[in-house]
Amino acid sequence: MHFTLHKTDIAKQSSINITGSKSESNRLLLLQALYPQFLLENISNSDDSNLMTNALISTSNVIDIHHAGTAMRFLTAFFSIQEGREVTLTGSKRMKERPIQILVEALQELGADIAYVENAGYPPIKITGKKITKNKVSLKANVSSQYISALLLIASKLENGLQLTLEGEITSVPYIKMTLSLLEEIGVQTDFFGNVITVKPNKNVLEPKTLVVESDWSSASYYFSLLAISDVGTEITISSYKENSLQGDSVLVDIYKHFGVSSTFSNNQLTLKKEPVRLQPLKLDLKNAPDIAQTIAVTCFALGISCDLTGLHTLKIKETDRLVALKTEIEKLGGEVAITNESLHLSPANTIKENISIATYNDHRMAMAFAPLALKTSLIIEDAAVVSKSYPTFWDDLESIGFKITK
Ligand SMILES: O=C(O)C1=C[C@@H](OP(=O)(O)O)[C@@H](O)[C@H](O)C1
Ligand SMILES: C=C(OP(=O)(O)O)C(=O)O
Repeated sequence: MHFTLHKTDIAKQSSINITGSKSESNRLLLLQALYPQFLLENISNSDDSNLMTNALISTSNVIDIHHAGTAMRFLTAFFSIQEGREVTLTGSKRMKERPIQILVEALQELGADIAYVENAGYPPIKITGKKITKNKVSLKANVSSQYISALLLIASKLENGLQLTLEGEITSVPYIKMTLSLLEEIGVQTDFFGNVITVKPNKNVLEPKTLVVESDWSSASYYFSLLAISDVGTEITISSYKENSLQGDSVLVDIYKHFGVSSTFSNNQLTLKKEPVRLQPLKLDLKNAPDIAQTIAVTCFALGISCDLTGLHTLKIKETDRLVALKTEIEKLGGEVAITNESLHLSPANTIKENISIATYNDHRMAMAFAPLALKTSLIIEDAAVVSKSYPTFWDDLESIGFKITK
């Protein structure tokens, strides 16, 4: 369904409660399946986390994880060690184009039994669960950190733990650190030194614990963008957020200072406020925070400033080729964008075309990143329901702060 967002202002002061991080949730759901003594709070209500929850309790031998990248990668590792179980993991048309070979080869080297069902290197894959006793493997670290997190999540259940050697430049490092922090939090011993990560096998009973998921920082990015575009003095409070987050996208606090957005933490609430600012062009390497690239590019476009974003080499294999999608949609609105395989240059724009229909390419972040433009012009967001991949209540939340949406 296409939604029309009418040009609007947002409330001067408002508050929103955002659901738990999908990245933390999908890790903790898998860890809970391995260690049922842990209780989880503020789990994400995203499609991707619901798919993860259902896959972990499914008794079927074919599991479809639709568009959920982390679920696909993490479950590949999980089912590799479910002895005696045979599962085919499949997904959406796009999931069948998202590479998984680096993870499959690492697991096979450790002794796992995995076969490709259609195209070599891509889902669907058929996994026959086995006991894994080997504990040393190397893998390329510059394509997706999800392969590394997948291996780390099962590592403490392997007979001899795991020693991973990461080859090449390491991408999306904060996501690897998030995995290690969550393992430490439940009592698993880990070490990350240079390009080697070690996880000790768990020989003890881990203490039962309730783990509270922090809210999703990638979802918060759309409010940073709204505030950057809004009038000086506009304030929004979002919860529940911590100053010391496990999520790399919390770098938004520093990045959005550039646009005059200040951040104040108090009692797990984060208040964003638009301050006066002299706008400058932006240059940024986003290899540690790829999911906020779309948000930032659209903020810059709305503000009429140029940006040079680099470190975007993973964007081509996400829900869609996000570099091409950004260029196509910003150019429909009258902007000028140049892309390479790993970078995006946006020229300063002085007008934004009205009533343009933005295609979303099955990518939740395309829909959400372009929504803040409604502070500048009316626009249409195609297939607006895509947001449910990570943030199902996104449109309701925008309406609650003053958005006028024809559904
Ligand atoms: O581990 C995770 O939870 C994620 C890692 C990142 O992927 P890459 O490592 O493939 O960049 C990120 O883009 C994705 O949304 C979530
Ligand atoms: C890339 C993303 O998710 P995934 O890789 O888990 O599909 C995302 O949420 O932006």
